[in-house]
Amino acid sequence: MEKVLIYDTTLRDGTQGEGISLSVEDKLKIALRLDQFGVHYIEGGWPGSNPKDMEFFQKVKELPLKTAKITAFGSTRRQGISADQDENLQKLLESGVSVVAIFGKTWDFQVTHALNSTLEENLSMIYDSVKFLKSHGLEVIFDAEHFFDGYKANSTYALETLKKAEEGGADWIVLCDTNGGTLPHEIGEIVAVVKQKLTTPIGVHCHNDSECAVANSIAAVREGARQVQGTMNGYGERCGNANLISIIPNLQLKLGYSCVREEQISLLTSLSRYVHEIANVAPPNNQPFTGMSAFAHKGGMHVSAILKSPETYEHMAPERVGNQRRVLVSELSGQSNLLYKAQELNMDLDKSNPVNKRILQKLKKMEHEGYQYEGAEASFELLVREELGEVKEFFTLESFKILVETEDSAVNTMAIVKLRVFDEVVHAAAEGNGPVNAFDNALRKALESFYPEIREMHLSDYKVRVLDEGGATAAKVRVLVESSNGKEQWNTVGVSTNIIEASWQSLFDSIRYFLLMKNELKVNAR
Ligand SMILES: CC(=O)SCCNC(=O)CCNC(=O)[C@H](O)C(C)(C)COP(=O)(O)OP(=O)(O)OC[C@H]1O[C@@H](n2cnc3c(N)ncnc32)[C@H](O)[C@@H]1OP(=O)(O)O
Ligand SMILES: CC(=O)C(=O)O
Repeated sequence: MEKVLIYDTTLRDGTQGEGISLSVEDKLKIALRLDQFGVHYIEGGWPGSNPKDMEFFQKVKELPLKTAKITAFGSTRRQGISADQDENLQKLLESGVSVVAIFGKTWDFQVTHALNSTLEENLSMIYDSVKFLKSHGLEVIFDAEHFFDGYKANSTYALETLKKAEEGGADWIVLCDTNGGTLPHEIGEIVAVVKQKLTTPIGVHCHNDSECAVANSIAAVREGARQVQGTMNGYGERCGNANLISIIPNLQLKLGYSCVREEQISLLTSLSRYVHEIANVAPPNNQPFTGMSAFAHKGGMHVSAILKSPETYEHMAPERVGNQRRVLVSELSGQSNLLYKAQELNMDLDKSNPVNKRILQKLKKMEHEGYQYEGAEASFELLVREELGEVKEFFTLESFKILVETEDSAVNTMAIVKLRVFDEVVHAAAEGNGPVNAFDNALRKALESFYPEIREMHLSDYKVRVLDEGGATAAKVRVLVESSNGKEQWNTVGVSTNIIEASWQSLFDSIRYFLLMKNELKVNAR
């Protein structure tokens, strides 16, 4: 298996993405996980840019890293001065790393219009900077900024810049699609030419402005690049960098290159989600390979087929990247979705059961009214168990009243509920910091003496979605409630034109789901 080295720049180029900001502690945590995963290089930041990055380089020395080389980033020397006078290059030395990456201009237009320099001086800047860093015993990676655009504009000059880096002693020359506008066939053609001209190993660094960064990185590897730079989850400037979370399984599992140890690939999903968590980014469900929906099947036809053979609608087995197959239930479901779910829930349903049709009809009718069960699996389970006659009546709501009043500048809320439990009528009143909270508190108060276990559960999330926005304040709303008992979580749904009524439905489902599971069945996480 041919080796392709993985160079992660989440901690540098990733943080150039809008909304991504990592503390030193965050960076250290991510570096540790990247090392455990087996990436070869971790670009920690730009020491000449800010004190935080310099602090990272001091602290990272204390981490017990096993695989990765920590790399510091910077630019070629400023024009008109010698390399040893350049503050940025000095900071690279001060960072104490053994590998540095410096970027230099390779596009003539950038030299004249961004650097305001001459083509000759830029060549010297590249040569002098690489040579200077090499003379200090460092491994030097030359990031050829804007290389593909530069090559298209003036291939002779662009190649000359690479030659200067090679003459200076660069260990790697990394071709960058800085503006992210190049397409895969162009990348392939250009890398093939460069490969003929250089003896230095080549890498690639792509941005995602044309949504081609992953494809471009793969195209470069196929033409001989042996280092791929990218970021976790594709974070990065503008539209992001090449997403290593997609590149690694494509290269290793589909094209037979070796990027990380074989057994590490199944850690990909947990790594991706860990980095999202630290970066405080909600993981996109549709993220290839590692997203929640990457192997989620919704259409009835698809589910029918994957039950026969998963390859019918999966490009690979989800377990290979540490993800899992999911089946969703919705108005697009057929019997197969239902049977799959029933099996997951340990329910005794088979294809010949006439109740299946009734359940599906009810599901589709409810979804037509605005309910959505793919995010409310506890409500779905109740719907099925009700049709199977497995849900007993724990309590019924006779009436409720919500009072909201203002006193001075404070808004006070109280809920009064009347429930029937085992033929007893119970009244309870409770305050809350809003109508739903007060309602929830009153319900618990009324039920506690009958079902003391209810103290174990609490509301952990509450979401409202307006279904027909044209209806303005009279619109139908869908309420999704997430509940937890500290160990498990479950989700329920309610729909009404009245937000309190929709909230009641989802609270009602939440409580009776908990009681049902607690009393009759084992609690399952949903
Ligand atoms: C493609 C990339 O992603 S490269 C990485 C980009 N990342 C960043 O810029 C984040 C970190 N940057 C910083 O903290 C700051 O920009 C610093 C500290 C590096 C520099 O700050 P300043 O000295 O105030 O300069 P400023 O950012 O305004 O401008 C950059 C200067 O570098 C010069 N420059 C740009 N590229 C290069 C290069 N490859 N080699 C040498 N000089 C360069 C520019 O011409 C400009 O010089 P000028 O002011 O004489 O026109
Ligand atoms: C070096 C770099 O980050 C780029 O060219 O995009």
